[in-house]
Amino acid sequence: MANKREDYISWDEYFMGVAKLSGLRSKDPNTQVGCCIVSQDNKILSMGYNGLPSGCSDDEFPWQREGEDPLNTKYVYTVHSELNAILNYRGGSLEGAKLYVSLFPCNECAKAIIQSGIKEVIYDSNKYDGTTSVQASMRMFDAAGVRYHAYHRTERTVMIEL
Ligand SMILES: O=c1ccn([C@H]2C[C@H](O)[C@@H](COP(=O)(O)O)O2)c(=O)[nH]1
Ligand SMILES: [Zn+2]
Repeated sequence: MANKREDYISWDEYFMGVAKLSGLRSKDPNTQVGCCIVSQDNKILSMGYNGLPSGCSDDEFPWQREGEDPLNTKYVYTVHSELNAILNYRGGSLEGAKLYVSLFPCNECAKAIIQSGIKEVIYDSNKYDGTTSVQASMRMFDAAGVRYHAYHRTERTVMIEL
């Protein structure tokens, strides 16, 4: 009898891969963020990526990062991937769930993550580490008992990099 295949991907590689795949739907020219929310028994509950609210056309709203007038930048309009994943969830409670995300959550997403009952965050990039937003996220996560850690890349992970 043949033995089982050994080079299957880990749960973390699987869920971070799903999160990153979701991020490929993002229209943001600079930063594509993808998110996947998973139950404690490893069932995918929801996914999301950073984008405009329904009804707001990707071709009629700004994608610029800079502008004299904030209304001419993307920041005031984009729904963050974590909030989209939380809002996309049509089930009951997200209590005790874990959230995989390609970029460390901003302070606004940290609030939504905490209030939804999510208890663990696994993130890939933390390119804004040290900013006020990320410091605030970490302070709130620590106070609220939400655990967070970086996704552990391996040489194989790079091979399946999306
Ligand atoms: O927690 C977060 C923080 C940011 N995002 C999204 C929002 C924007 O579309 C980009 C950030 O753009 P930059 O050009 O890197 O400033 O990422 C998110 O989804 N979740
Ligand atoms: Zn955010």
